[in-house]
Amino acid sequence: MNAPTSGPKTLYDKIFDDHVVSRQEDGTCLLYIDRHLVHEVTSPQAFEGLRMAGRKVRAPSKTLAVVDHNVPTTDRSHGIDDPESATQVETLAENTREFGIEYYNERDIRQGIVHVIGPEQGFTLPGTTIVCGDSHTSTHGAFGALAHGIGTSEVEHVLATQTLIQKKSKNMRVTVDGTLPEGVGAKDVTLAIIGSIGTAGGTGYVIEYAGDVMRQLSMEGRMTVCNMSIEGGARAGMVAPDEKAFAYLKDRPRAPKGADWDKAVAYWETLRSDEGAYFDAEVRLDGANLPPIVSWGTSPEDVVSVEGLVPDPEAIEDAVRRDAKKRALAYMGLTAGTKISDIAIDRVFIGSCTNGRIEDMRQAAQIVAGHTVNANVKAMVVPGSGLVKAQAEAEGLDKIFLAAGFEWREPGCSMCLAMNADRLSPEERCASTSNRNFEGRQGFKGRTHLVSPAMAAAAAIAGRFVDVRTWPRG
Ligand SMILES: CC(C)[C@H](C(=O)O)[C@@H](O)C(=O)O
Ligand code: SF4
Repeated sequence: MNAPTSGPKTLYDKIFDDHVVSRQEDGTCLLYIDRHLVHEVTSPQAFEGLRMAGRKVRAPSKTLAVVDHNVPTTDRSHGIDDPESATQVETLAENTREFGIEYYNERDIRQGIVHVIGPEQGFTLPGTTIVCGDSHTSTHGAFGALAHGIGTSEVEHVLATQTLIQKKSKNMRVTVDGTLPEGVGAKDVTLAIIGSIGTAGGTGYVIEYAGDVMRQLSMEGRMTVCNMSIEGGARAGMVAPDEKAFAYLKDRPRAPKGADWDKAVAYWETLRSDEGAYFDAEVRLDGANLPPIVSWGTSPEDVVSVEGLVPDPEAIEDAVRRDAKKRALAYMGLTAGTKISDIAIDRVFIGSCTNGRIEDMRQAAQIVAGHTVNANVKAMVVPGSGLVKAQAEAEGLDKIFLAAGFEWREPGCSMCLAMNADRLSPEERCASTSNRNFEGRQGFKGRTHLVSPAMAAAAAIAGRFVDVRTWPRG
């Protein structure tokens, strides 16, 4: 299974095999890493390790650092008030200075969530291996890169050697056929996939997303889908790069230029699964019949149509599973049989590396325009990067949000996880465009419902979940 593949190859086989430096009998490989993204949470011990061993960073130009998890999303032009955040941020600043790595600090317009800035800068390229000490590194697979999260000791290994020890995963293809209905988007696709395969469904696999829907999706949409591959248990997710990927990357600061660009595109065009390539597992989904999706529980697989009801755990045969889902309902403060559209919400969060890009801002603004945030709801929009923020402001989207009563914040991970000042209070219920709804994820005892940007925007106005396919009628 781990020998270099002969005969037709999948996209994953091609990129993996192209990066093998050495291979052992048992299939363990040393993989060359083309791109390493670094943030403040998983890097301090790695840099400390290098320092203790007296080692340098092997390829500083292939490493890019940014601060995102801890930064406050309120004005920080005069520094960071919270001492803990300030220390985290200062540590990354010092480490990158000492080791000669490019770093986007909290005052840099290029700063943002690590998975938003990589593609934005053209640091993320097709056919590359990309790692980061962060599980949602799978996002970059939207460009036909082999991208996945690594642990802190691996961060140190990559910093020191630009290689990673890896065994090959199996190949899974998820094909999404048809054309999505108006109002249904990439977030609904990914939630539906996880709902169908389960959070362990992708364990041991790298997923290639294919089919008409994936072709039709914008790069932002493909990133949303690849981002959540990890929530389906997969090692990585990827989409074969096409004209859309090339157009997105052209003229980005770190993308190849001139003759190098032409050479790169010629190579990138070969990055697709060969006819007859073998997939260990195949999943198909009909995009044409997909409704807007809302999560009801504490796992991203706990999903249902906006037209549906909170499910009844008593109907589950397996006792362990039944108990887990009962606990989820209790945590969420929900009763089986409640209509999803009858669930009232307190907070709305539009942002994160899943849905903090310009297209997400546009989709939300389109719903919000001319409406007012419900009196019972506190809503915020947090652009995924300084450049997304600037673009949105150039288009007047900030004005739409502010006029409706949304807060318009500085870029960062924000309320996606409770590592900064943005968090839910106990029992507050949030419609969130992020990717995880685990217990306490957005704050102690906070209740998260995962939805698309359009659904989150509509929920902010209505104060409950509404079907965006019929908006503003709901
Ligand atoms: C803090 C970081 C290690 C973590 C991750 O790896 O995903 C975070 O980004 C998350 O989304 O939970
Ligand atoms: S936005 Fe959320 S999921 Fe993405 S990197 Fe930040 S904390 Fe992790």
